[in-house]
Amino acid sequence: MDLILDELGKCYGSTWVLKQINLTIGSGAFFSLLGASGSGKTTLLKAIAGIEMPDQGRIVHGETDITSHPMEKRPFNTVFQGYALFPHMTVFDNVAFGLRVKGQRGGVLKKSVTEMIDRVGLSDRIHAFPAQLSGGQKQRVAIARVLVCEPRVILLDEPLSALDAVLRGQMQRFLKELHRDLGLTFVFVTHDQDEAISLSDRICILNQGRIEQVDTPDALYHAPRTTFVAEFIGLNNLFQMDDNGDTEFGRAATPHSGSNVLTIRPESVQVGETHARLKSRAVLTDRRFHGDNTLLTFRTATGREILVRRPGRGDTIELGEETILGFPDCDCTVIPGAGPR
Ligand SMILES: Nc1ncnc2c1ncn2[C@@H]1O[C@H](COP(=O)(O)OP(=O)(O)OP(=O)(O)O)[C@@H](O)[C@H]1O
Repeated sequence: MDLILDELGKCYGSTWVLKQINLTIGSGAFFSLLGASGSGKTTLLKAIAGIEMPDQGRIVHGETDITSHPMEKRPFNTVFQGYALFPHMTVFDNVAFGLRVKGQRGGVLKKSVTEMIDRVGLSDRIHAFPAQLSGGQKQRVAIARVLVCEPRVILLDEPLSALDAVLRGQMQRFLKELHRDLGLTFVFVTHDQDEAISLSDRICILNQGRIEQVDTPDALYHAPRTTFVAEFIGLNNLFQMDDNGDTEFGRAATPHSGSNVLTIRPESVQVGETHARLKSRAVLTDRRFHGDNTLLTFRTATGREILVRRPGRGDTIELGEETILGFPDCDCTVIPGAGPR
């Protein structure tokens, strides 16, 4: 059952924080809402959950319009940013809470709860209290507590933001496995683009309450449709083109007319020898070593910065040295109608 958001809008006071949101979240997808702080991700998740009512538009699940359904009538469950565990209850009781509210008792309850605790790998901590658990373990309890209620859709609001990098990586793998095993729809809010790219089937990029693009991670990276997306996902170089397809580095091969923007990723820029027709002389001004790659910053005579990523330690070029940079046509992407920057 797909989840469809149709012309959804939300306003606080006189400010529309969600504008004309049209989205289809496919059944069983790992779908992420990605955007900067304040872009409306949490508000959108709350609208889906039924915690906030939209001021415009409809939410449809399968064939059912659920726009006016209260939270408890929606087949969704939310994992919030903090863990929101009950501190005076054990792992077992925290996970059992939702089922007890629904009236489940006895052996059936015990079986569901112990199975779910086992699934999240916490069987040996079943009698522990939240204060006796690590951050990652608490997050697993929070997820188990939601999953045990068998929602059709699980809503996750920055569930990993409190965890350190190592634990975060482990929990990302855990979430991905869980998603694969359960076949549920995951709607995942994050402001971390690496996390969204590596976990999601599809990503919706929000910017000031509007959708910029909804696509696969690959398409967002290789075929951004707006300059915002081109700059938001990964590092990029953007060059203005005029009506004739001319850039400051030569004429681009583009079938588009009008004022466009040409983009090329740092890893696609050629250094030194090049047969590209778009090229420029530039001086190396900065070098950042990242272990498996090196990010080089060049500056052209007109003062434009160009980012270049090279594998390993990068080229032997010295800071202050001049070279030639090439921008091969086949690696350039045109964003039509982007207008002057
Ligand atoms: N209850 C509220 N009353 C008034 N304005 C609100 C309320 N909740 C959110 N906002 C505003 O709505 C906008 C979107 O907020 P939201 O929390 O959805 O953004 P976000 O993308 O989730 O941000 P973050 O990543 O910082 O959590 C912000 O400008 C915020 O200040």
